[in-house]
Amino acid sequence: MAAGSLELPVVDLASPDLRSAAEAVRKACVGSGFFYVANHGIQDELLDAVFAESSKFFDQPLEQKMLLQRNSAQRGYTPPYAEKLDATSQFQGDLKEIFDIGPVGDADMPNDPNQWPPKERFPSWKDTMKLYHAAALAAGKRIVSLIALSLDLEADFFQNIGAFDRPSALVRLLHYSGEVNESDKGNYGASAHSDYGMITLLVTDGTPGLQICREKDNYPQLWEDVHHIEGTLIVNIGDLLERWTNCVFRSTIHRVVTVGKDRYSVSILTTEFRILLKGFQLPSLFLLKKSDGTFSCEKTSRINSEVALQLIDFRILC
Ligand SMILES: O=C(O)CCC(=O)C(=O)O
Ligand SMILES: [Fe+2]
Repeated sequence: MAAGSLELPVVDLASPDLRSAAEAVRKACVGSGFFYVANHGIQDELLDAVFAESSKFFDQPLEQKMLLQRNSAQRGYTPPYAEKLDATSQFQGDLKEIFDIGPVGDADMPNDPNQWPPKERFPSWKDTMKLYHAAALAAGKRIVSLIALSLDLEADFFQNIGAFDRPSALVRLLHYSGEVNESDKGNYGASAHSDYGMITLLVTDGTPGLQICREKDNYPQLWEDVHHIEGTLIVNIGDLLERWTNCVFRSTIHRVVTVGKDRYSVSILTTEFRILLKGFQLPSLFLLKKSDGTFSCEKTSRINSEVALQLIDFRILC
């Protein structure tokens, strides 16, 4: 159970040496599945504004927040205890409260499923979130290019196969209360889980709490603190990319422990950096290692027993 100390690589997005940066990404993705990104291009002022708007929203009484309760399109407010990321947790649910925001169009869309706090009291809320959504997505695309390079693919590989065509990445504002009831002793801000998308980009207010477990099948599990590094994003691999790479890249379980202090963070889950196969919520491509050592991409629709065998080989090879 004890938290160890972890050193994760810092990948510099402004590095002129993209090959070395990609190599660092590969090592991190094969190792812990987590790394930091510096020079990500998201302005400090924008991040400050996002955190200010976030705490202003969460500071409201519960009844006010519940007016924007998460809808069927998964946009809006989720109160404490409503989500339980670790189904085996003995508690009613996680302590965090959440606000989810999907892509925001340029014009005020008539069918925008997003929910917004009232303009009179939150005049700049929507514009701030809109700007952040775009900035985080732009950073995400650059990181995905590095990930492509790290797999010996062309930098624009994911773009060319259409992975960015409908990127409905979800910005998630999170608040972990500093006050924990006696009955919640041992409960988590966010219980153990892996993320389901391609990659997740995370910014925190610097308050500790995030931990990862690199070997989830080892008992007792070792949980290690992910330290805050000012000015960086924390990036982690999600289940989708783990599956695309046939488990070579790792979608590592993580959790947030309570530290007796309010904690705010913002994540963006790149859920739609994927190609959907006719309505199936399944990733539709896999990366295969060919006999000459290079990678190729296979659509699942073309997967037959021969390809499936190659997938198994790939897992063994790497
Ligand atoms: O708040 C954090 O540090 C982690 C959030 C997280 O794991 C998530 O949004 O999936
Ligand atoms: Fe997560």
